[in-house]
Amino acid sequence: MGIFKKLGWFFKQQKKRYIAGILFLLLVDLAGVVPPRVIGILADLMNERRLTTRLLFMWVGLLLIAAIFQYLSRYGWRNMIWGGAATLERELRTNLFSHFLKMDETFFQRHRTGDLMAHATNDLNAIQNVAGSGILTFADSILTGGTTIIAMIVFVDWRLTLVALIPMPLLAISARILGSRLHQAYGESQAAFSRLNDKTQESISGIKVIKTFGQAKEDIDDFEGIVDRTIDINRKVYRIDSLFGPVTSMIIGLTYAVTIMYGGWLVTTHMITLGQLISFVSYIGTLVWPMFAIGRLFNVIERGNASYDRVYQLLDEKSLIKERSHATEHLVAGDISYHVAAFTYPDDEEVSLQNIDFDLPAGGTLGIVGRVGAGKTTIIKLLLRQFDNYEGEIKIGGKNIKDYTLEGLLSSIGYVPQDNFLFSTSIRNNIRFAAMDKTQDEVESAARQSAIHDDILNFSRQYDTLVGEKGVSLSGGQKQRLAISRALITLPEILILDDALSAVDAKTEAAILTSLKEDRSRKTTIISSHRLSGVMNADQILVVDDGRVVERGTHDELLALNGWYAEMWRRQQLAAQLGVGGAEDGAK
Ligand SMILES: Nc1ncnc2c1ncn2[C@@H]1O[C@H](COP(=O)(O)OP(=O)(O)OP(=O)(O)O)[C@@H](O)[C@H]1O
Repeated sequence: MGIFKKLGWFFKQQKKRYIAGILFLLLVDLAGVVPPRVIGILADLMNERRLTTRLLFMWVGLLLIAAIFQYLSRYGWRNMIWGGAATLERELRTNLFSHFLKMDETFFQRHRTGDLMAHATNDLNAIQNVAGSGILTFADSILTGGTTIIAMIVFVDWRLTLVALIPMPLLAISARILGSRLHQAYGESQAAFSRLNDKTQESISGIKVIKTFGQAKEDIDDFEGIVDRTIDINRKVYRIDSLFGPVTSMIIGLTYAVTIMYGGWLVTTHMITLGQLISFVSYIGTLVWPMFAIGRLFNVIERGNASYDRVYQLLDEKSLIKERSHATEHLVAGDISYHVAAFTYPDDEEVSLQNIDFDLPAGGTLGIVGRVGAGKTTIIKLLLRQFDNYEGEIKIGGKNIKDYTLEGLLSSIGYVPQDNFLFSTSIRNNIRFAAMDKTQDEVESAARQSAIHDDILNFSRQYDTLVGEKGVSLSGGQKQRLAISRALITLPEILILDDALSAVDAKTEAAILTSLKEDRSRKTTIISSHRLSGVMNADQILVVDDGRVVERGTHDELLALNGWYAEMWRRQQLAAQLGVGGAEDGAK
């Protein structure tokens, strides 16, 4: 029953709704004791040959009224209790989803996507079941059980009631034993479902790679193995679950047997009438539901409890990024002062960044270059506050970035990552993803700046063209340019292109960079790139190696330095002249 306590905050919040629901349930149950009694009375009247047409109509009329009353009250409780469950589901789903959005990168490294999906679907359903069928079963088994037992005592005989109830504790005991076994099996089933989810997601995402490498059969075998194991575990759940029915039926059968024997004796000794025995047997029929319900209740509660603990374990996880209480919302200017003495990734031992220092005035452009794994993206991640655990200070607009709200900081930065993601919606909505109120003119202007407008006009539905699984397939370069327009449309104070032009040809890259220079003259830009032509016009270029700045200066200064940059520039120029697309490889 711990889950009811855990959900106490919700029941308190929805007190009126649940009280009304339970009152309606009570009305249903009160109306429910009428038919068995009426049938008993009619049986006695028939037995004694006293049944007149008037009496028949009167009793049948009462049956009809009881039925209408039950119908209306049922409508009432369903509305109240299921409505409450839906509210809980909505609240938990929203909490969980906004929690996911707040969490940092390490959270998503710790939890697999399949697990998170299982929590957001199965676990929330199991908790919602507690607030719906759990509460219903709990209240109804007490109310139906209580009203029926009272009716048995008042309308029939207290001794017969007592005897008929003897097998009841057996039910509670069996429900308890089966319930705890089910709890354990259900935990295993959840874990198996998560593994299946992970595997499905991985196989679908990697389907092209799987096919290209001819690994389809191996993947299907692997998938089938996981499906078989999941089915085995679920069979175990169903085996235990399906024991509830037969056990309950056996106990009910026992109750009938005891009733007929002892009740028959009471009738023959004239302690009760035949009609009363008929009513009694009918009341036992009414008790069947609460008996089953208790079995089901344990089931729902065990599942809900396990799911609640799992979901709250997730919700209790704190993001490494903490907002300060006095954090300001708005960023006024895009000048950056970046001084990081050292940064190590959480759970990592090696220092990833050391002594990274630069000052970039608003309107300036910074280029970051270096070999693969040098630390370019890591420098950017700290600027985006994906990690806070570094030694040093990063300021934007003269203020420590930790003194802005995350939302305030990030909404002023347009970030285009290496691997961008497009949503399954129209090109227009993908571009104005962060600002749905932008007009068609603004969308087009962003698309022109990133040199994708003409490509879009070539699609049959132009800006209405769908992208993603159900839409057109875009080339890598088109995807990158679309992602750049998405960042540009918000007119960010700071634009960060993290190797975001790698799939775009040199000529288009030059066109984009020129238009950025013209249109964003007073705004700050950071470009990380393998292709040095992408940063050659920057006001300042950092060459990073092994997490440190090894060279710095303008393009001309770096060429004069004759170090890594100059060597790489010569190689990339040569490759370009030879028409080899190996510029990127050269940098590696
Ligand atoms: N989440 C992480 N946890 C631990 N180490 C990480 C994490 N992300 C990156 N690293 C490590 O930090 C170092 C720098 O990586 P980073 O992605 O910043 O390099 P990069 O210069 O951007 O490389 P690329 O050109 O391939 O994008 C690498 O050694 C990488 O393995």
